[in-house]
Amino acid sequence: MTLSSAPGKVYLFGEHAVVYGEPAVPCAIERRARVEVQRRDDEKLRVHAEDLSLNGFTVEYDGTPGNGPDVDVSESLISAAMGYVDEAIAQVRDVTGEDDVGFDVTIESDIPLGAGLGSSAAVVVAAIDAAARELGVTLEPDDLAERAYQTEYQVQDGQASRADTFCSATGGAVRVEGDDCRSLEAPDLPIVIGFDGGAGDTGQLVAGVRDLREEYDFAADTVEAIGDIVRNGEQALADGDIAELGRLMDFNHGLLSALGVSSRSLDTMVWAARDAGAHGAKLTGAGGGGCIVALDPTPETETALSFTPGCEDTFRAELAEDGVKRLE
Ligand SMILES: Nc1ncnc2c1ncn2[C@@H]1O[C@H](COP(=O)(O)OP(=O)(O)O)[C@@H](O)[C@H]1O
Ligand SMILES: C[C@@](O)(CCOP(=O)(O)O)CC(=O)O
Ligand SMILES: [Mg+2]
Repeated sequence: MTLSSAPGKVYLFGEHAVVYGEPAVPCAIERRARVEVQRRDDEKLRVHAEDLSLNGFTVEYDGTPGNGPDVDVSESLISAAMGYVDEAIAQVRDVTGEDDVGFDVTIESDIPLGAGLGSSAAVVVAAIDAAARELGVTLEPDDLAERAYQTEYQVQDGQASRADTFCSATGGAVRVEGDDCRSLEAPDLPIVIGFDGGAGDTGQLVAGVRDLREEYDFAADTVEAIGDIVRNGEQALADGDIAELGRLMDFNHGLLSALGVSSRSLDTMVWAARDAGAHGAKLTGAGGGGCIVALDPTPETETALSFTPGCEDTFRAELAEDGVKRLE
């Protein structure tokens, strides 16, 4: 049995634009996915994921004692739920050359699904690391990040950046521009998260921005302007200038909103944080629903968010210095 964990992340700046070659700065946070892997003696994959739920299935049951229910779940629902794990295992089969190996996989996670905190990247990084080690192969951090990126790229139909997976594999604050991925020095940031209890569909949201960018030059300019914000943000991060980081995050949120990836509840939480005196606030990740990230060293933002209708949960997030952790 082999166990690895990997952290989720928030984007300080640059989600969506990073898909088109602009830089982005995500930052790993101490909320982790843990994946336990056990080699099987057949070729099957058995996945136990406590936090994953399926919306809609058919059960056939005739009531005869001893005749259990026959549950029928559509292929598309299963592949939407299992796509990341399936592809992560395909990457491990490829890198180890063990094409026919099977695994029992158990996933446990503190990261809400589809909420912009990078649950997919954390699950994929931890799964690849644990499954490869289960076969006696310890991947170097860069190889692990690359395999995890390939997984997201496949599952998201060729629309993925290296930002989430590199950040989850290496930890800390990182800068990603195309295939140039590096770690950044970051001050201790007073990160507050607000979660609306919902989720967004990463693939659909990315496709929406792609279409806008193709249709309107000003949408393409908006994506480039996000790149400019990121470059300014890097400087503010290097200077430890939290007030400037906040201003730039506010600006970044406005441009993401213009690109159609915010939502009423995300905007409401962003404004609640700003009204409470946060240095700045923005949605994080793909958007559509899920989480915002704000910077506030005082308890005010958390208090305000806890009273904001539509905000289901709010918590502080510590920067995760470590990326993947090899636990057993
Ligand atoms: N705890 C988990 N167990 C199993 N699969 C998970 C888990 N967390 C995330 N996933 C996978 O990741 C998908 C969500 O990823 P995504 O839409 O990119 O959102 P995000 O990365 O922002 O959380 C889920 O549909 C599921 O396939
Ligand atoms: C929208 C995007 O920039 C980030 C998606 O982040 P998340 O999966 O919502 O945590 C897509 C990507 O970079 O692959
Ligand atoms: Mg994701």
